[in-house]
Amino acid sequence: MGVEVRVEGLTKSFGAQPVWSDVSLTLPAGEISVLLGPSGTGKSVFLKTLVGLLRPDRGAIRIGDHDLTRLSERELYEVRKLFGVLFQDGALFGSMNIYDNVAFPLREHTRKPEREIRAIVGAKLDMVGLLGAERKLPGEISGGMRKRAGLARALVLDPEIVLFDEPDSGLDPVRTAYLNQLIIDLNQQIDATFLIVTHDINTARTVPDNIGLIYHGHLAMFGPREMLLSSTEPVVRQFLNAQRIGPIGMAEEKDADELKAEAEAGVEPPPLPPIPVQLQPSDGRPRRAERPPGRWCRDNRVTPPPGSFDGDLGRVR
Ligand SMILES: Nc1ncnc2c1ncn2[C@@H]1O[C@H](COP(=O)(O)OP(=O)(O)OP(=O)(O)O)[C@@H](O)[C@H]1O
Repeated sequence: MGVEVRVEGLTKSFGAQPVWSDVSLTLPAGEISVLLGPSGTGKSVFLKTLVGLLRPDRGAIRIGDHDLTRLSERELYEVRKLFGVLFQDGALFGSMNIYDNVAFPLREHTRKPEREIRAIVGAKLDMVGLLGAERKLPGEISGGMRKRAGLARALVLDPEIVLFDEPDSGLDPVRTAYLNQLIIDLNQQIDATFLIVTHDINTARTVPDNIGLIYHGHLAMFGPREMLLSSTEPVVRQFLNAQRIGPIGMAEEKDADELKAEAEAGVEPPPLPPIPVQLQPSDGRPRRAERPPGRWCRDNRVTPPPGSFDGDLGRVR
């Protein structure tokens, strides 16, 4: 069962260059959250800060009784075992075959006998659909398979929290759909707390329980998927609907003249598209964190865009 991660007032800069400041959010235990934001807004820096690879300037990261920002290197080493991280390119060792790559954390962090390691590696490779590829080198398999191998490796220590850094980067839409289904199925099976950094709007709209958006050095919004997908807040609306109309420009923020010109031309953002049904586990058994479609909107008296939750939009089988 996953653990809750509470981020409070987190601030990070590199020298004089601020990345983001005063970020506060809670990743609910066992739920899937997605973090979005324009390129260069510091999403990867956020993941690295969460796992203790980068130290924040200020703020707290609370897991149970620990504040990760206050731990010594030795204590951090222990707490890091709570995390499994899928890095962008899978971060596999090129000279090791898939089996040894996946076994690596077990050999490094545990004293398990090789027989037990074999059973665990086999189970994780099975989970990600890579049984049979054990003897291949990373260079001999496709990008999608490398991601799945990286995912198997992220899972071998049975993490309570799994961080995914752009799991869909470089994958075609079909592979992305399969990977998204795998993420949902894994969350159902291992019940860990997931945080996914992605640029893929379809992933953000259909996979998570919660969505966060970093923009212009701060967290613009974080909350349940239905809250953000029904939001008319200009930055959230523009980003989640991949539109040009709104405050976000090509480089970053549009300047006042550009926004004035848009307003004077009477350019209105198009209506919000329907909220799709959330992707379901492929065996039909619900995830623990799953909520019925439309629940958040009903509880909060928000009228979702017309056509929301109709049909089977979120399902990939
Ligand atoms: N170790 C570092 N030292 C100095 N600057 C860094 C370091 N790591 C990241 N940065 C800077 O921090 C900013 C945020 O980078 P980051 O990679 O987190 O953005 P991102 O939102 O993940 O971008 P993308 O969506 O393009 O992957 C960038 O300006 C980057 O150059």
